[in-house]
Amino acid sequence: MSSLVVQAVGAAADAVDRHLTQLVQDEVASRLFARDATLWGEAAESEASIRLSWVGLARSSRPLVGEIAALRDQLRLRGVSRIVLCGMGGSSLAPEVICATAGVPLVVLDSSDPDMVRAALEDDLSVTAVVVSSKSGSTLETDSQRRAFVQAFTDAGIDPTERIVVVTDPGSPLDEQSRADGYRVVNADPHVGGRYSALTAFGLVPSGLAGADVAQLLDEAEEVVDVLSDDDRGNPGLRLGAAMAGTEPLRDKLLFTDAGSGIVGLADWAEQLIAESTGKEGRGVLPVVTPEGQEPTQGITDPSDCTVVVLVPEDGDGDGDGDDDPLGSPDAAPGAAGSLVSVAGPLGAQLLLWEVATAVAGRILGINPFDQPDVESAKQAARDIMAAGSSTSDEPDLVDGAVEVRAAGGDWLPREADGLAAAVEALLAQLDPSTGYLAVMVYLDRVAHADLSRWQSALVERTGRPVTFGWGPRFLHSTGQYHKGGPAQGVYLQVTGTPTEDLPVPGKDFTFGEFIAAQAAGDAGVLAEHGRPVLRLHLTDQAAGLEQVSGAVLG
Ligand SMILES: O=P(O)(O)OC[C@H]1O[C@](O)(CO)[C@@H](O)[C@@H]1O
Repeated sequence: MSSLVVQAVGAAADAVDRHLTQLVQDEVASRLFARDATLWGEAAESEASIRLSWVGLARSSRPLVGEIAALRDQLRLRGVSRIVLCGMGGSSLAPEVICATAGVPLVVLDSSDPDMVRAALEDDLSVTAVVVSSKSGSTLETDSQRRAFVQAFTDAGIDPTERIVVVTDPGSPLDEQSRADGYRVVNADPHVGGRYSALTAFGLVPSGLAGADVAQLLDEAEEVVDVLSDDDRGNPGLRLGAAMAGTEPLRDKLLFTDAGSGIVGLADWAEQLIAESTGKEGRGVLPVVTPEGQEPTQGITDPSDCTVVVLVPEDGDGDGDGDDDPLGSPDAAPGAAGSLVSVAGPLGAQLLLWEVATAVAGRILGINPFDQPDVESAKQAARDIMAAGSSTSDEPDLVDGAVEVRAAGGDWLPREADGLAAAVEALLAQLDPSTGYLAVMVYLDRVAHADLSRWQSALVERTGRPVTFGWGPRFLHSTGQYHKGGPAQGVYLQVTGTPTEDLPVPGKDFTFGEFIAAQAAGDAGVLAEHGRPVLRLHLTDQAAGLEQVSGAVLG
């Protein structure tokens, strides 16, 4: 019996019934594992033909296990006990969940916020090793973080080539430069896209160096290859993909909640996989990560566009007797949303399961799950802003205390709006009551300001609609694609701040503060070009401004 259990109820169960026969008849599962690039139509074929090696990683990644163990021993002999990972999106989200679940410490630096970068640099460098991960080898955040660490090690009298390990695709600019400079480089499988790379060197190297058992992870994945590649109605990957994308009418918000799965942060990893894979051409499903302790539909007035995704323990209620209902209750109802799917299984198995389900969802939605066409537009806008040398030169629509208020994406801010509270109110009034969602996008130090995520539930209560909470620039590599490429349903609340103390990017003519400001302005610009309402709140004094914004948000 498979360690994976996927159960659907209500509209999600109807979706499974509706699509399973066809998926089995079309031999989608076996063709996927045979790397058939024609599964997503002609337009997707060329990209898919170079992106399907993830189906075989449970076996092909085995040689990495020994290599990682040897490297770990070497670093330990040099006194290393702290691992920092520099990388964005697919290059950091999997190690984050793997290490958190294994209970081993890993510092994930996926930000260009100067305060957050400085905090990572200032901790004990004498015991630190850094993994710099970038598939393309050209992601500006990762390159800037790498430069900062090279400089910091050098300043501390530590040879950076002894402490920095690079993970990248063969032949990337980072690969070539790092080898030339004498760094240790581990190449990843180039035929796997970033968000499908959990079981490549991107997921395994930082996790293994931090102390997670990566061999077990591969074992768990390998154990479910047979069931996931089987053209059978019981295939959990087909069932989950159908539940995610096959509801009619499409319930395009997936409200993730964890009911004691024991896997820490899986939804944050799945969020990128699903949002970046499906949110394009005006279609897609939006993952919404429910804050801990909150019911997923609580506060949502009309959840008829939502499916609840419950991550449950392998054993249902976790009491170890092996015979529980995985939905957590013997007579599990579909929940307030009328559509629910529950998922159980060990982490390694679930990584592969969600990848299969997302690929299946892509086929059902009729999109290419392997590209991210709208991410580049925000990157380009940020580059243009930096080249022009300024990011927030546009005049604010109004200033309220320590908060500059700018409205973009239409003429929705009334002229009589005289303060922050009125501007927030005006933005929220743009939400469609039955299909809309609010995205909160905070470009601040996500460790120091972790408590701001409480805004999410307050805003659900206030608006009656699903709310996503993303830290910039991290979310740009995740839900960022969906916000720009998915259905035009979102309204956006962006928060930026003047850094307490800026930090130069070594060897570049810009600072981290200028960089993150350009990223925020670039993303807002692209959203506005798509006609989406964006309220930009810039804190000229972070502490005072945050107090004001909290007041306006919490009402
Ligand atoms: O590993 P890279 O090439 O630095 O990219 C990081 C992330 O940026 C994206 O390419 C685009 O956001 C993601 O798909 C990817 O995971």
